[in-house]
Amino acid sequence: MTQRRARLGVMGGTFDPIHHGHLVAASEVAARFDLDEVVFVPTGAPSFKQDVPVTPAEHRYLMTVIATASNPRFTVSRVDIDRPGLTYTVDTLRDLAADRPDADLYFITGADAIAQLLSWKDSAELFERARFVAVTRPGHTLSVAGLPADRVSQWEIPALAISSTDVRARARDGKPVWYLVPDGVVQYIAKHGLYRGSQS
Ligand SMILES: Nc1ncnc2c1ncn2[C@@H]1O[C@H](COP(=O)(O)OP(=O)(O)OP(=O)(O)O)[C@@H](O)[C@H]1O
Ligand SMILES: O=C(O)c1ccc[n+]([C@@H]2O[C@H](COP(=O)([O-])O)[C@@H](O)[C@H]2O)c1
Repeated sequence: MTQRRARLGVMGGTFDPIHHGHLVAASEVAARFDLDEVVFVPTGAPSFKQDVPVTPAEHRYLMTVIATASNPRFTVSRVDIDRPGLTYTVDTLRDLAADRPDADLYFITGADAIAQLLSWKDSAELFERARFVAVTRPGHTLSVAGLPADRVSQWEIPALAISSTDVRARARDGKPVWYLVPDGVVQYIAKHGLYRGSQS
């Protein structure tokens, strides 16, 4: 009997901060595609956010660890935050493939990101290295025109109209962020005074 190859979900994001929209997306895709594990990969220096302030990577990494700790199938990788220079997904997938040659990779991303996939660095290599799963995101229409149909899937998830931008704005304005992000992340934000002076 041939053994089924491991299936590794890859959830890349700035996670500034991680919120329940990210966690629901990962959980739903894991169930639909029978993934053995989902690795969350906080970006180091996002190439497309060079003109906006991003919280230091260690804070974003630790919040991601706290948010995923209770799920035995969720893990967190430092590959993007430990690699010098700008973060590109092709490097993420190369590093993860070297670490996990036994696994097929499923990159999980939102409807807003999928529309831009062809403009990502080395996009042809991206489709060789991973399948892409585009999850619906409130307010964004899925546009998969021009993408390889055998490597890109869509999956509808329960709409959670949460964004990191909104969480940062609420924290800055002294509004509650309970239940938008995991409890431990609420406490981490308060303990470290994150987003107080943010421009969101
Ligand atoms: N509520 C949500 N539902 C589904 N997918 C989401 C949701 N929020 C974010 N995503 C997806 O998760 C991935 C990582 O998102 P990211 O860390 O940039 O969070 P964000 O909420 O989009 O942040 P920001 O508001 O700062 O741009 C992206 O592909 C994004 O589309
Ligand atoms: O590789 C690229 O060129 C590229 C361009 C834009 C976004 N990405 C990746 O898409 C993921 C989601 O990005 P974001 O901005 O929604 O947090 C994250 O893992 C980024 O590294 C990657």
